[in-house]
Amino acid sequence: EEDQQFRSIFQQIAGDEMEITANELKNVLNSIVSKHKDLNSEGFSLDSCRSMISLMDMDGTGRLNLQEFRHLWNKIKQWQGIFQHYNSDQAGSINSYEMRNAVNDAGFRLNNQLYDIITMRYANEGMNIDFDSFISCLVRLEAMFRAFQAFDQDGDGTIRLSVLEVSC
Ligand SMILES: O=C(O)/C(S)=C/c1c[nH]c2cc(Br)ccc12
Repeated sequence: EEDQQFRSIFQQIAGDEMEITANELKNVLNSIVSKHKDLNSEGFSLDSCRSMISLMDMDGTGRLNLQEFRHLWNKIKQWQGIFQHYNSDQAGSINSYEMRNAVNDAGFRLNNQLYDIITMRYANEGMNIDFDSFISCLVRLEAMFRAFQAFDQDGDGTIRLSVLEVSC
């Protein structure tokens, strides 16, 4: 039953071509976020949505089919739960200290320097991280770690990259 519901939601977003473009993803994510008064967001950018698609796009179409969209949806739902855990005061954003714990809860183990870098990259003037920035950060972390693992064949935690292999 729940799957039918999900399939029909996907159908509404994707339309006849049964694939979701970055623009369609941006519109649906922003319509959901705008309904969540407990989530601060300036809205997902098209660039962030392109990153989400490239993270999930297994068949290289540049669009999301049903199972790719379901995988992304479940990720965002999981990450949203983590964000809400730290957004206890319902302020809609989390501070840099909470960001460190939230990134940890999402399964990423970073060093202090990296935590500082991602805080500077994603925090707003008040040094707080909005929901869309939080999701965008985790999408990029997931993509980076997945790319690293793809190169680290022997699993020794080090890789060699030629200039051509350094993807943007
Ligand atoms: O508040 C909730 O219980 C859920 S399940 C929220 C969400 C579940 N998926 C989401 C995606 C975006 Br974008 C924003 C909020 C959610």
